[in-house]
Amino acid sequence: LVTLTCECQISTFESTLDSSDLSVVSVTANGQPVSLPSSLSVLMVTYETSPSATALQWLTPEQTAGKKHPYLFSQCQAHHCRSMIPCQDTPSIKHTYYAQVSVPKDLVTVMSAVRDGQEVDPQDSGRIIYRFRQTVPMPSYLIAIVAGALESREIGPRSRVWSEKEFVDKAAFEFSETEAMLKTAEELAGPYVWGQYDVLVLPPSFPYGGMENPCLTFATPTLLVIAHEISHSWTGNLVTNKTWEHFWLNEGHTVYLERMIGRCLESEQFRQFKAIGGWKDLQDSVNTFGANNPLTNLVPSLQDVNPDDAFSSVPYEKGFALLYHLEEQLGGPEVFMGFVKSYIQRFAYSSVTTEEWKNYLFAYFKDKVDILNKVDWNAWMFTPGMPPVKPQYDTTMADACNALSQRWLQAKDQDLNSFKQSDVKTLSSHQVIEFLSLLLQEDPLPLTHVKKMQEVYDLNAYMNAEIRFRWLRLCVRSRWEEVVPLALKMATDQGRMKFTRPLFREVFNFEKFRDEALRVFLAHRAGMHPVTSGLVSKDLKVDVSNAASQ
Ligand SMILES: CC/C=C\C/C=C\C[C@@H](O)/C=C/C=C/C=C\[C@@H](O)CCCC(=O)O
Ligand SMILES: [Zn+2]
Repeated sequence: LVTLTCECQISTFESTLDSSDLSVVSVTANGQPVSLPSSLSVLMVTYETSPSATALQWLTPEQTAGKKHPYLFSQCQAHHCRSMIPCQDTPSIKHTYYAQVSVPKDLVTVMSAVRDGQEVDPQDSGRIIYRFRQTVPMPSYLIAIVAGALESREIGPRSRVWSEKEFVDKAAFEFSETEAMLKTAEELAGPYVWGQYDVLVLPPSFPYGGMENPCLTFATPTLLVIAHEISHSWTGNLVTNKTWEHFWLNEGHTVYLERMIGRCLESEQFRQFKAIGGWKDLQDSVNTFGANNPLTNLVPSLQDVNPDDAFSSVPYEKGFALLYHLEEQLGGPEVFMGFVKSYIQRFAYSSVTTEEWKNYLFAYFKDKVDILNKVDWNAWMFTPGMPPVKPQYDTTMADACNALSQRWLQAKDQDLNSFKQSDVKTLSSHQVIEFLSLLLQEDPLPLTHVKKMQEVYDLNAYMNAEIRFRWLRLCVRSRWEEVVPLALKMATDQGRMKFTRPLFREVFNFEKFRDEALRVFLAHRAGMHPVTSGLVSKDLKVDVSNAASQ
């Protein structure tokens, strides 16, 4: 049992509190029972969450690495906070918060706030109360909590890494560049205002690669770098999309800033290379939704649309592509990063719309309005499909990937002996990912080719999640039957939707194994994150209304 007491201001502009699945026990104002609306200064809502709360995943000890203690984590973006706390669950409202959490004493709890002490629970010596204080106003979707058998290690002057003890030393090593990235981001975007920057490495069922919860980035073991989550400390967490239709403001600017960090810490060619990969991720999302699907608009209408159903690479990569296009038109990276830094300073601590962003862009570049008026804004923002302009990215780091993928795509069976292990020896992990992404954009390779690729490159042995994910998709598309169990294993051993959903879809689309995909999903559904199980149900056309009977 986790008891959370959370205090946050209520904006009088919206006099209702959102809730989902909450069992409200009582509501009092200034200590007296109340019927809303009333002139109140302190509203206390005593409630319980439901086992089906979509913001929360409760793990049994068996689902954790340590196997001894239960585990709880939250994921509130976009609108799941209301299933954890009665709140004004909209990114247009920002508030500070103070929380006290009581947990059994063999568990540790951390939140998206600065830790403010702990003490034995005066009402139960077997429990500990942890206190948290978030003094920077933020939207409800960034309220986050984790409770488990957690340990931490210091990884920088303002950073610790948290996880179960089985992962904590490895995580400390993997996130050792955190302070260097924070300093680089501050040079680019301005001061880091949140105080602490900790990283939590969660169990593999967490549905996203990372989540930018302030003071405590959530990350899965499959996440390679946290430059994206660090960048959200400015774009998304400090300057926030006013509604989810403007999600691209959060994600497009964050990808832009993330890749600027890559330019500083690696090279401009590395930034260009990541942009090339991002364009393919965008193409993948457009292919999955359909090129005429209005959810591939940069600014879609979400009327009667669940944001979880609308989520894709579009706000990330079409958003980045627009900002990169503007960078090219307006004077290059230093000039445009100057605008981004100014935009952050202008709208810090507030929530913005695309129109407000565009008005500021025109004001900032008042001497280049003739250039801005030549941009096809309607095509970029309110038209489905791929962007109207494809930037000419530098292909220096991509050329080797292109050349090798073309050799495989053009090879006849009699050419297969020309491939050697040395083909990939000089490729970085990033380049192997790009090589496989290129192949996934084409028609499936013949089965003879993927079997030869395994023989010479041994890609089954790669445990890098981004590589393994793409390799398994390639094999299933080429109808390699013996790979299907490996694909379903990766789809269920971890729960990052970026991997789990496409892997289940690939097997589901392999007609001979459709029933196997359904059987494996139904066998694992109860232990999956509620959002993941809901979306995979839709992908596999499982009728959730009769879930109990299946
Ligand atoms: C146009 C889309 C409109 C609204 C979508 C807003 C929220 C969608 C909701 O599903 C929450 C998404 C949370 C994402 C969290 C972290 C991502 O950056 C992870 C990206 C994918 C990955 O790396 O796993
Ligand atoms: Zn993001």
